[in-house]
Amino acid sequence: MTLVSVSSLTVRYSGATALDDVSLHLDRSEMVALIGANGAGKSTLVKVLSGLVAPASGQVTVNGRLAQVPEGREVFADLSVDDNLRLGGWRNGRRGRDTTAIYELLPALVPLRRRAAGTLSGGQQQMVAIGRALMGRPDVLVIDELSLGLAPLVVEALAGHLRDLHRDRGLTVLLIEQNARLALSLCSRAYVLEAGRIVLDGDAPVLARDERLTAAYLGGHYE
Ligand SMILES: Nc1ncnc2c1ncn2[C@@H]1O[C@H](COP(=O)(O)OP(=O)(O)OP(=O)(O)O)[C@@H](O)[C@H]1O
Repeated sequence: MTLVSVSSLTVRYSGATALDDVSLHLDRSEMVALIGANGAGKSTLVKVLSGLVAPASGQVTVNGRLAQVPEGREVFADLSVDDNLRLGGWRNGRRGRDTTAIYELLPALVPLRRRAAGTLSGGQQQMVAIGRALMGRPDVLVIDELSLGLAPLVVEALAGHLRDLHRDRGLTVLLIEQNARLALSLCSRAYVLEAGRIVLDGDAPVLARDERLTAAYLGGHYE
């Protein structure tokens, strides 16, 4: 079943075209990457999916609940980890489920639950942002730059958590990434966005050997 369908999407900001005739889809339980450099249009696509930016043309359909892990994480620095998670459970002014399930999914957060989120490391904050998004029981999780500003080992640990969530819970994920190596190792399929257009798409192992992608993003051959 297709959970997210984007068809011929064009977005303009006061005349400048940020997305140009973009089409992509995401089926249930898939983990798909959208790879692109700075300014390619990745965040614009996330904003359209979240309803924050209106398309100039094209169709966007989301079947189910979509939750976002925003670029830069945007945790509430003065609130505890627990309160940050709880905020993710509020919907239409109503409190959502308790946080127990999230601590089961992300046990590394348990010893941090009373800490102010602003005192956590970047990787820990990213885990809070993922947990907060999961509080709304999303059908689709959109992660805007999982690896941004994080050390490789921290990224590897977060990637492991996502792999587990995907494998054990069938979570559907759209991973927006500049780090093509990470995106292709985590996801089964990927789209490559350049200057607002999808220039490549396909199965991750095939893309990992595509010379256009390796030259532009991976600095040579991908292993
Ligand atoms: N509010 C805005 N007004 C005008 N132009 C914008 C606006 N937001 C983004 N743009 C432009 O649209 C293009 C796509 O931007 P977008 O933020 O979607 O790219 P991105 O791939 O997410 O980049 P990054 O990885 O740097 O966050 C860029 O040329 C950007 O300058």
